[in-house]
Amino acid sequence: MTTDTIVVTEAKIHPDAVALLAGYRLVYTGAKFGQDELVALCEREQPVAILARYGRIDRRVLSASPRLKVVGRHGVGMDAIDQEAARELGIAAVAAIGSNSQAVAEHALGLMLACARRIPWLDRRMHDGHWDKAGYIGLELSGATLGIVGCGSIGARVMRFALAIGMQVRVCDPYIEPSTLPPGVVLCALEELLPLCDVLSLHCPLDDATRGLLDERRMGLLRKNAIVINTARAGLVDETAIQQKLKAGELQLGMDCFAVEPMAEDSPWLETPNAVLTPHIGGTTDGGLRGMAVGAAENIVKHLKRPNI
Ligand SMILES: NC(=O)c1ccc[n+]([C@@H]2O[C@H](COP(=O)([O-])OP(=O)(O)OC[C@H]3O[C@@H](n4cnc5c(N)ncnc54)[C@H](O)[C@@H]3O)[C@@H](O)[C@H]2O)c1
Ligand SMILES: O=C(O)[C@H](O)COP(=O)(O)O
Repeated sequence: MTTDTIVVTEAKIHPDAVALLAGYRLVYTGAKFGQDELVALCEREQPVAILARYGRIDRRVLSASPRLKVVGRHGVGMDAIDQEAARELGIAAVAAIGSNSQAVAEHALGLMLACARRIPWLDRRMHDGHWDKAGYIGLELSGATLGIVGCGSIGARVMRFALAIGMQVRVCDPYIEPSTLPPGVVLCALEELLPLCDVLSLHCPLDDATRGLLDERRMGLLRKNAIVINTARAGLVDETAIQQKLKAGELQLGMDCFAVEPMAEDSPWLETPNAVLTPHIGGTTDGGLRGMAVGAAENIVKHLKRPNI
């Protein structure tokens, strides 16, 4: 039995991942902690690995334990991990690729339908005693055009769902081969795509190239009343600009990721109409939670068992 420690930035993880990490001492941070607390914990516990769900794994955290070999991400997005610092320090930073893609793709489809038929708004009105049948017109997704930005594990699933319900699909992804797309799906550049979309769904990572990808000017290229779905990362979209467009009734939004998480008590989102909001739970299904935790645990074990070279 080794006494090597793994810091887990969560209160608990899926039992199948705990079983994979048997033999290591797991130290849990809980879901809420400060950056200084995380650094101090790593200095004290000297982990060989961090299983990272919440918080930022910045240069200070990465430097706090000279024994640290690997950061295994509980999930896919790597934007909260300083990958440049990890490279410099010789620490592997690994995503649990594909671990939650079914869950997120289903959530994106759910948000799309919720916006197209205004289901959350109608539900609130019904509970307040209103019957808003007169004048109601929903958007039928069959025949509507969906633009997908980032056609990887999640985006490709959303594409298949959309094709199954009869949507026209266009994809913007500079890294995929057009020949890998199904017949009828067109690959195009972002600014060519935006004016054609009834629905735009974002599925690319947040990095230096994609930060602010949907800024105010590009939002202006979208059709009036287009639906934007963002289950990827908040930083892809200018939150202030989209809040203004929502208030002006120019766009609709389904949003799962926010610049400030958890949302502040005085967040402008609380007052934003035409937006269906969920608290970053796109990947949080039974299968998604298991996939993320097991994927992270497997990546950690694989790296720790590698001989030093
Ligand atoms: N809401 C959630 O809970 C949740 C869960 C999982 C993932 N995510 C987010 O979704 C993102 C995508 O996840 P995935 O599993 O599909 O990842 P993936 O790596 O399989 O796919 C990402 C795709 O984006 C493409 N891409 C990269 N840069 C691009 C750019 N500039 N423009 C257009 N496309 C670009 C890549 O070529 C790739 O095909 C993650 O990076 C993460 O931030 C959110
Ligand atoms: O990047 C991801 O895979 C998701 O954002 C998952 O985030 P979570 O572990 O907080 O559910």
